[in-house]
Order: sequence, then C-alpha cells, then structure tokens
Amino acid sequence: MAQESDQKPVVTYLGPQASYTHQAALSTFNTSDYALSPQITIEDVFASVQDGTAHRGVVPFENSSNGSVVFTLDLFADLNAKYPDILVCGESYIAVSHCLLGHNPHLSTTTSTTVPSHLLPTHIIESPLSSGAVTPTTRDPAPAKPTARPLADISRITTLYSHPQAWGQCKAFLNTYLKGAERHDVSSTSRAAEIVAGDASGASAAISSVVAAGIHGVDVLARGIEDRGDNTTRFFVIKRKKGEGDGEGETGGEEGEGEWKSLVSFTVEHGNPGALAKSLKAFERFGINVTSINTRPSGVENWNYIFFVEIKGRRRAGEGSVDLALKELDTVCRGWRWLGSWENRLGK
Ligand SMILES: O=C(O)C(=O)C[C@]1(C(=O)O)C=C[C@@H](O)C=C1
Repeated sequence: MAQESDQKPVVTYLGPQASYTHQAALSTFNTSDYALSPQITIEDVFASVQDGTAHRGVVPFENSSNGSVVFTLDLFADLNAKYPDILVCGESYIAVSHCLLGHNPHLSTTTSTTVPSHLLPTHIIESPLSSGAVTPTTRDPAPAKPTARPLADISRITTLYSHPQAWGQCKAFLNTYLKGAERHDVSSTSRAAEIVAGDASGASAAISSVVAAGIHGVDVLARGIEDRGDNTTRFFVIKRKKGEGDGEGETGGEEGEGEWKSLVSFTVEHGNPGALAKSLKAFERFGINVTSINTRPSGVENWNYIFFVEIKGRRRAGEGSVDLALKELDTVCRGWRWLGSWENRLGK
C-alpha cells in the first residue's frame, strides 16, 4: 500500500516504474511536491484513493486506436460498491510508441535522443534480418502493413508479454512477424519488460516502452511497432470525494465554455422503448455536447448495461445547464452517478 514518504502527498499509479501510466503521472505531478507510488493493478490505485492512503491516483482510460480500458470502466461502474467516492479530477494525454523488447546476443550500442540517457537501454540492435513481408490470404486479402520492421533476428521468440491494451495497438507488426507467438496478458507493459528481463533464453519478448527497456536492462528488438504514428492514450487523475457536495457546486469559467469535461454513468429500464433516447435527450435539451458513450455489462441481468457519457461542461451550484440536464436525467433513467469533472488537456 502507498506510504507517506517525506510527508509529501502520495500519488498512486499503475506500475511498475516505466509504465505509460508512470509517464502520465510524471507529466501531471512534480516529484518534488508529490511522492509517486507504483501499484500492481488499476484496482489497487482505486483502492488507495478510496481508503485515503493516496491523495490522487492515475489510471489509463482510453487509447486513440484501441478504445476504452475496460478494467478502468468496470471500476467506475463499481458493481460491488467498493469505490463509491471516486471522482475524476484531471486528465493527461501521452503519446504511446511501443517497442519489442527481449534479449539478443548480437548487440550494437546505438542510443536515442528522445529519452533521458540514464533511462536508455544499454543496447539497441540495428541489424535488420527479417523480411517484413505481409502475406495476403483469402480471409484477409489486404492485410495491414506494419510501419516498423525488426532490428534483429526474432525467430526464437515464442512467447509475448504485454498489457492487453497493447496487442490491439500493434496488430500489423504482430500479425506479420510474430503471428505464432503465444500472448500472455500481464498487469502493465513495464511488468512485461520486467518478466522478459528475467528470461535470458531470448524465447520471450515484451511489448513495452523504450524507457522500460532502459530500466529493466533489456534490448530493443524493434521500435515504433504501433499501427498508427499518432497512437495516444488518455489517463485520468482520480480523487476521493470530500463530502456529499463535492463536485456539485463548482464555479468559475463562463457558461457554455468548452474547457471542462464531465463523466456521468447511468442505467435505464431496458424494457422501456425510448429509455436510452430520453436519457440522452436530457443533455441535448440543455445544449450539452455528449462527446462519448461507453457501455459495460450492468452486472444485474444479462444484456443490461451501464452507460457512461462524457459531456462538455460541469456543474454550477445547481443552476447551470449540466445541473438542469442531470435533474431531467434523474426523471427518465433508472439511476445515475456523477463521476467528476476536469479541465480539458487535449492539445495542451
Ligand atoms: O501497461 C502500461 O504501461 C500502462 O500504463 C497501461 C496502458 C493501458 O491500459 O492502456 C497504457 C498505455 C498503453 O495504451 C498500454 C497500456
């Protein structure tokens, strides 16, 4: 559990060190003012904030090419009422460029300029041996072409480790070069690098960051293996609600300004035609832009869902358009929960 070190407020994040969530935490919290504390799972981050051991937590929320992080959504859905006081209070966008990491005996020593030198891997392999061919099949006549090719012979790799979000971000590279390799989901990409660091045989590899390669002492066997060059993950900063009114009467900013975003979850009577439409209409009626909708199983009955909507704007002491929309939502949905508001950081 997170410890108060040097009396600084503790910020927990999905670790270990060098995870992308660690990078998001570093981009938001100054280590001279906050003690960053890695956790094993996203749920551990929620638990530390809920029980007050941590002042804030940082969790992944969605990826630009692979979509929502369902583990995080399920914790917000909170079907077992373990995290009733968690609110989102910030966001951070991190460019995610994945590497294939492993051990290779044939090494050269090239370094990158984009990562602080103390975090760089000792060895980056620069000897392309694989062909990079993509074979069209009847099922997939025009397979996506990977944008990167291996920098070494990766034919010995039989086992891959990564966070489940990463597989979907590197489909073309994996389908082209490592189709037969067995994939193991682990709690984060940096945990994957840590595991692979312990296997000197070269049979296993991790999808992780160049920073993780440096910290865990493994070789970069390929880099930039994500399908899209603009691959970005959005992270949320979470806090614990101070009291019943927290987040209800926030003030400041102009009515209608687009600089704030909020998250609300709700459930509907699935048997009622129009129940979902009426819930969304509540936002439209008060001119509120609904920018995303996610669903997760409600846990109550099969094929019933909890809906998450992200909206522009925030609450204003009960009288703003968001407050009015929520009042209307209350009359048309089965139940709803306020999940916080935060300042827009996109493009900042
Ligand atoms: O595994 C990590 O390094 C994480 O911080 C988690 C996570 C995610 O859940 O989306 C963060 C960024 C990448 O999209 C892949 C994995």
